[in-house]
Amino acid sequence: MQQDLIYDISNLECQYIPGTTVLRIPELQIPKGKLVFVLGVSGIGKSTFIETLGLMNKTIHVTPETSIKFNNGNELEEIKNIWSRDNKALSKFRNDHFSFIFQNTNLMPNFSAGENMCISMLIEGKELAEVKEKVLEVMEKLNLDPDLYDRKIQELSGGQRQRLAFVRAIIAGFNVLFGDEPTGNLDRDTGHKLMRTLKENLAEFNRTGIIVSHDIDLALSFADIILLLSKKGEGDNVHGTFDSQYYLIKEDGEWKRKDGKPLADPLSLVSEILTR
Ligand SMILES: Nc1ncnc2c1ncn2[C@@H]1O[C@H](COP(=O)(O)OP(=O)(O)OP(=O)(O)O)[C@@H](O)[C@H]1O
Repeated sequence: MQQDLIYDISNLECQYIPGTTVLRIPELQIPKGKLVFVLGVSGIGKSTFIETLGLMNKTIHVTPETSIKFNNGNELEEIKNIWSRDNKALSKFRNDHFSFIFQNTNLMPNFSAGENMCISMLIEGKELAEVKEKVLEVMEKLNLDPDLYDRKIQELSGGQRQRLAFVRAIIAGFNVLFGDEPTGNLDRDTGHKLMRTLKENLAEFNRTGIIVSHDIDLALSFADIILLLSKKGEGDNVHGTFDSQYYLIKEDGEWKRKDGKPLADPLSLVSEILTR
């Protein structure tokens, strides 16, 4: 049976400076409901990739040949058409479909943790008691003391802030959650707890997670799909690219390539790409 796609991408070419391509992806399909990790060396274009898919960064230009189709309900909709909407419509589209977690948590320092986590849901018209209950439930899963709910953000550690940013992202309604190094400030055990909580959430609502990370152990432990970005070109023409041989899928606990060939040693392959 054909899998539902959340993204169907062809001829993606991203540029910050016109004529200078930093990322080129000839073809890529991302199925719905999976946890996808994007790995690659520093500067290869991982953030550019998720910022393009999440309509986050207006300084990224895509070439006219680029096609990114997003599954909006039952229809695949061309993302470029959404970019051309006014800012209000664009924000609404983002809020309706996407959730984001960055290493820089974007929490408001003078507000309490609770206010930070609940505000967007309250603006959407949800009841405080209902939102607070959800927040406390996720906080417990991440070993966050419920007393932190009333604490000011500036009184919290980096790791506590990162977990709270995750709580805020996950309690929102979304189709795709994008994370840029979402476990960067956390110890291994807490990072794993966060990923387990995310996976449960994605499975419950058939949502998709797209996570940029340098953490191979985390990716091999939790991802359903790993996309390895690699380098192409010489001199001024160096850019990140994606080749379908570096599309890795975990099925029944075993890593395979996209064509179904088993991958005996995924760790070596990923490590090799990340040291090239
Ligand atoms: N605003 C910008 N203007 C011009 N070039 C940019 C801009 N932002 C990023 N780049 C360039 O685009 C390329 C890809 O950057 P990107 O941040 O996507 O890489 P990354 O893989 O996420 O890196 P890292 O792992 O270090 O965060 C890099 O060569 C970077 O220098």
